[in-house]
Amino acid sequence: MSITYTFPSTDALSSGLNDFVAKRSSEAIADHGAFTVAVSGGSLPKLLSKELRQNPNVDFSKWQIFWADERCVPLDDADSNYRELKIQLLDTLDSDKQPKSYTIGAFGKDAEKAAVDYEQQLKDYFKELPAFDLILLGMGPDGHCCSLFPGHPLLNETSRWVAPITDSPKPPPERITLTYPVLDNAKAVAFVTAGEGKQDMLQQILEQPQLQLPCQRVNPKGSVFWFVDDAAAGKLQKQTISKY
Ligand SMILES: O=C(O)[C@H](O)[C@@H](O)[C@H](O)[C@H](O)COP(=O)(O)O
Repeated sequence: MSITYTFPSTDALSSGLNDFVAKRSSEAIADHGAFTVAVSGGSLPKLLSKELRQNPNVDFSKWQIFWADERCVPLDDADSNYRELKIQLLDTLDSDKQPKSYTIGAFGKDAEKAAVDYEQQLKDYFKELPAFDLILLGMGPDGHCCSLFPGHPLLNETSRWVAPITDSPKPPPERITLTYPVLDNAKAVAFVTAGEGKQDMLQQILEQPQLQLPCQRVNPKGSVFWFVDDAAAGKLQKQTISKY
């Protein structure tokens, strides 16, 4: 069961997401002293950070930031998801408020080594199958999430927590990605998508479950939320959407 919240603009979406993430963060920190979150790339870091970075009620120093996927490029490369979140969020926080953010290490373009290294970082922190407090995902125009693409063998990966991909249809081709065992063990997953260009795919994802697209195959133990703007929600039936 998923809940879809629509917002009149991307600014309103960022505001709603700020409120939602801040609440999940406070609850997690109160419960176990940390907020573990996995972040996607693309438009998500900017939509996530626009208001959140100024939220005085968020204790970022208790955040453990991992990646839903990352491109196998240097950390200062324009394609790096880490670099994007660093610009949008990390660099805007005071030095005493810095979260712990994990990176894919020094393996650059070696996707297999980067996947092994990153999975070890997850094991070192979680000790067992990760149960993220929140995983933040985008929705690709083909219905992909993380770097899990339609028809790709990685959709059937059930043992590795992190897998390499070297033929991503979305450039760059070399990436690492969380797999469904981790996504489905999350306490909550929130998809964030905006723009008229996503209308058709969002309608398919939310109202045509038989398609079994990658976004539809994310079935966490916890809840699935969709944060979308009205432009992306243009083809959804009224009963599909809720007001935040
Ligand atoms: O590293 C990546 O490329 C992302 O994690 C990817 O899964 C992204 O979330 C979708 O492609 C949606 O991207 P947009 O929101 O920019 O359309």
